[in-house]
Amino acid sequence: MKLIEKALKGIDGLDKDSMERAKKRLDSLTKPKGSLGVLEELAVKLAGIKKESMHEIKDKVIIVMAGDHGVVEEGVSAYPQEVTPQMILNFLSGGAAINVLARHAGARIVCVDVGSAADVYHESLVSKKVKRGTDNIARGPAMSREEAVRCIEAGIEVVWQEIDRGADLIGTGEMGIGNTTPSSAILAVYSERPLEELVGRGTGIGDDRLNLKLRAIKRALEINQPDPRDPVGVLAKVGGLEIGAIAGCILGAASRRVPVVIDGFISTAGALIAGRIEPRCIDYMIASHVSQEPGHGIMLRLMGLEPMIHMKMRLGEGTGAALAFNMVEAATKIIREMATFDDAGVSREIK
Ligand SMILES: O=C(O)c1ccc[n+]([C@@H]2O[C@H](COP(=O)([O-])O)[C@@H](O)[C@H]2O)c1
Ligand SMILES: Cc1cc2nc[nH]c2cc1C
Repeated sequence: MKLIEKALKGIDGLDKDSMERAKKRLDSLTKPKGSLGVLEELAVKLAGIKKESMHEIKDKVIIVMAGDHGVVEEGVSAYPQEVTPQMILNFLSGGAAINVLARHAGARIVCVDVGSAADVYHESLVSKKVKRGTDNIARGPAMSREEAVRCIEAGIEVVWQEIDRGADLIGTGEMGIGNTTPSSAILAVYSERPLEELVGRGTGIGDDRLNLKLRAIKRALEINQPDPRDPVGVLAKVGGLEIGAIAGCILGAASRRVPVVIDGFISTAGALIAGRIEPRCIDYMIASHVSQEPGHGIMLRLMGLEPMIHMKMRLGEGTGAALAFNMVEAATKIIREMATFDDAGVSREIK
């Protein structure tokens, strides 16, 4: 059986009994009912994912998927393409923002080359190269359907390997100069809103490049005619290699009942594809932050996800996910470590 089919077969709904038990336990703890807000919602969701109301997180991992984009030749980014391999090496030597925030969260990082245009060598780099960057979506499809499937399968393979090594909380991350362009194109396939509301300044482009970016996306949609009912086709036509791998990572995590914290705009484009392939995987997603990219909030709402953090960030790499790890872990500690009214001899609510 193909890896993708195997993953899809493994995705089941949340466990309602464990969620009920978690709710009961939270209501027995020394606090007014519901007073820890989203922390309590998280604890209940995690119980449903793990089929266990009091589980502990032991091994947090950020998976950074890297890929390049042929559409950069349209002038859509503020930075040159060589930044992608340069940043991969920066991740591997520990100097990028994600390294700092992952260390801060006590998480490890796995960096995967799914499609950088350049050859990158490092002993710690996971090489799953499907293609040396996508083709220019303003002129034709990003990749073939077969390549799109391979990206998704690369994501499944990597996340399953990490789960086998002990990972019990996954965060998505990415690096790819130009990747806000395919992310906006994917969003445009699924949103009725005008393109101007779905396209932002990415790495910080000015008005001239923003116009080139809008034109490139318009052309990409006209030429490729992506069909929203065919998410793998959408990925192949207007997507990205790392975006497909993120989708695979999410499907793979859901199939093993491991929660996956979604980072920013590009990660959420991957999540959108995953959620269209198998809607049940949305239950396994935790939205970390809302990016400054104007389309990000729209994307999250399309999946009914609410971000926890509003920090005006727009870096990607998994930085928002790493920050949110702290909150996810806090939720598991609340339910495990707080005293109950009975334990602490605290009087209950007046009936
Ligand atoms: O995650 C986000 O919300 C986000 C928003 C804007 C930019 N980025 C990062 O910036 C790069 C893409 O920006 P651009 O302008 O080259 O399309 C890519 O490496 C992303 O990781 C990330
Ligand atoms: C330096 C740099 C770091 C990044 N990290 C994610 N996207 C990025 C884009 C640039 C330009």
